[in-house]
Amino acid sequence: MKVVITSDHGGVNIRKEIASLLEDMNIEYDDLGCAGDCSVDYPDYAIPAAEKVAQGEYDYAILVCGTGIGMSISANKVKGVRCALVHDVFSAKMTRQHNNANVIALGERVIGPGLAREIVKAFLESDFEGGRHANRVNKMMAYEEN
Ligand SMILES: O=C(CO)[C@H](O)[C@H](O)[C@H](O)COP(=O)(O)O
Repeated sequence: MKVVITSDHGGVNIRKEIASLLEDMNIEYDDLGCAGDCSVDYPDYAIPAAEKVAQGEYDYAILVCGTGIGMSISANKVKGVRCALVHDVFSAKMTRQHNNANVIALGERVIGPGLAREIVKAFLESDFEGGRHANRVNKMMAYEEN
């Protein structure tokens, strides 16, 4: 499994926490920044990371900003990306199992580092269930083709 992580200035601390979690889990990852020493624009970070997932360079992207909202809206503009804004462990599992999400967004001004770690762990350890959920995901992806 290969993961890419990124954040704007509002998500640097949680991004660093996620990097440490991925190291603990022995998961290969790349960190696309930002440096965190100045104000940046979340689309400049969300879109390149989401494109790398859509192109198959990474299996998953984890995006962090102040609320996770700007990152998730930006990532969902990229064809092939299913990004979920997640702030609880149950939703993190469900968005893999039911939505086959390949990107999640978190908000550092919404949750703390401990919960962020649990959310990312749950997301990465859950699998898509297929079946009836595949029909629904396929309908979303077919719409995107039009
Ligand atoms: O996209 C967001 C809000 O929906 C993120 O929380 C950003 O990190 C936030 O807008 C950045 O705000 P700032 O006042 O420029 O730090």
